[in-house]
Amino acid sequence: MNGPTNPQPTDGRPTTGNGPHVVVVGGGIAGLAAAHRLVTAGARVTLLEGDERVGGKLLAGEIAGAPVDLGAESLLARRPEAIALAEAVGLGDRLQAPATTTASVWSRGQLVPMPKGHVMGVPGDASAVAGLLSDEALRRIDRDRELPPTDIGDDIAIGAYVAERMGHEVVDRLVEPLLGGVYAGDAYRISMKAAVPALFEAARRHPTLADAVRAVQRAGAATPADAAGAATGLGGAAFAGLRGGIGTLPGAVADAVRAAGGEILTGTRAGALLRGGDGRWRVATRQRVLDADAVVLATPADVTAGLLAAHAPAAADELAEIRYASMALVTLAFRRSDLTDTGLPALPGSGFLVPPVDGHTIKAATFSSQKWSWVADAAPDLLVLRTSAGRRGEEEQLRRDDAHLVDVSLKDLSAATGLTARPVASVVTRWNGGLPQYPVGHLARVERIRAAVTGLPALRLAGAAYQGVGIPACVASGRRAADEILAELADTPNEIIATSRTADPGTGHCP
Ligand SMILES: CC1=C(CCC(=O)O)c2cc3nc(cc4[nH]c(cc5[nH]c(cc1n2)c(C)c5CCC(=O)O)c(CCC(=O)O)c4C)C(CCC(=O)O)=C3C
Repeated sequence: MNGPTNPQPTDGRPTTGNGPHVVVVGGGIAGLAAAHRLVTAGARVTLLEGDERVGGKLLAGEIAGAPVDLGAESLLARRPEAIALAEAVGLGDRLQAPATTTASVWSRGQLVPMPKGHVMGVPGDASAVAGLLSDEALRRIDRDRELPPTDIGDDIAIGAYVAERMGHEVVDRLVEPLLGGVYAGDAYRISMKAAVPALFEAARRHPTLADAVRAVQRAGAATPADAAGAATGLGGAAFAGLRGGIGTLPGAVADAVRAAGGEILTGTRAGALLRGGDGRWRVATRQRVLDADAVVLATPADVTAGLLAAHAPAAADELAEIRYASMALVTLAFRRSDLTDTGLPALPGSGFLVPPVDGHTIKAATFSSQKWSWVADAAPDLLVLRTSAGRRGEEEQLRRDDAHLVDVSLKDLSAATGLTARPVASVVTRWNGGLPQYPVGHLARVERIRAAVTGLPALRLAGAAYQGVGIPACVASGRRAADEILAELADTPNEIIATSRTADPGTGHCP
């Protein structure tokens, strides 16, 4: 290193690095992942977060004095990106596989074991879902073999397609509840191409849906799908949590970014994105204007639309069309001694999903104390559970107050499991506009958005609105945005950038 060669950047703030200055807007896990990658590669980074805390939908909290996640509580370990980020920021030894991998579907009043042999709820043959569906529905699944191939075109609603091939019951009782967890959405509108891309591709090549499912299953078995999990001592688990909560990941990434010289400004909304006469970006906040060689917008689609309106109106219009669903999480703590008094409830596995056709309010329940040993270890005298409510288009329940959401959760939990004890504490966390919806045609829209911003220099988009709502997908989107910006800046014969990049020791001079 040549030392602090560029002590006075145009925005006048102190800096420790001398690379190009990149402003990341949005401190959810995608923006944080972008900032981490950029700062590690030698860029100077300023991350702006409008809220008073970073983390977005990852939030660690407490119930009855015990640590819990109040946002996302699990991440997919089959994909490497989130695991790698956790390890890079020193949390590798806190990764934990779920203590149980069985779950249930609360269907027709019974907790039925969640079938195993399916791809996002679509079975490879009827026997895989025998316990869950009616005999008539099982026979209907086999009609898939006799039907002529379906033309799925460029995209198709997963619910409509699966119902056509295998009947609506498999959609209503398995596909819908699974997608209801992932997207809080409606299977009859959700894009198969965006939500289950491997199945979409297989369905184009195979004559029947069951053939496509089995092809996806074979491909999964042939590749070391759980390599990321296996390599971290997670024992090949498909999902992972973090001791202390997935919600501790954003703070750890933020700390790592700061330790590497990056700046993280919370409570600082990016009000406007401007271009200076020199072609550089300027990001205006209420407090100051930041000059930037490059910008990552890791914000929700409506915020991104507002920031881009003057620069890429076509992108802004498309972004404004992306819809979000809201959900609420109700976390409940029960004293274990109260449970024995009222008769032990049946709480098999990690939790259950709820098919919307049965008309209940909750859409899932997670038995946190059973799913995560870190939760059980931190509060051995408590049973911690959580329920979720809210689906796109069915948000009236969410307008009710917290006490109502707690009451309906207790009522549904009691009906499903026999749990009748009163909780000693409850916490309601509302995620308004939390989950972007991927309707049919979503990926084509994303392509149009990307095409509309490619004309803009050194600007990239990241976050859940585009190509995956899960944590690994968000981390990947941030990392990809950062890598593309680093590559673009490296190629740009720009004075400012060329002189402020980490100096090559061979050049022997400081700008
Ligand atoms: C964003 C997201 C992904 C995508 C991840 C990514 O792509 O990165 C995903 C994937 C999946 N989720 C799955 C299963 C379940 N999801 C549940 C519950 C929930 N998921 C949610 C979100 C997501 N879910 C949410 C907001 C809930 C509500 C309750 C809560 O937040 O507390 C529950 C019930 C509770 C429990 O048993 O824990 C089950 C059984 C399986 C299938 C596993 C198999 O095939 O065996 C898969 C692939």
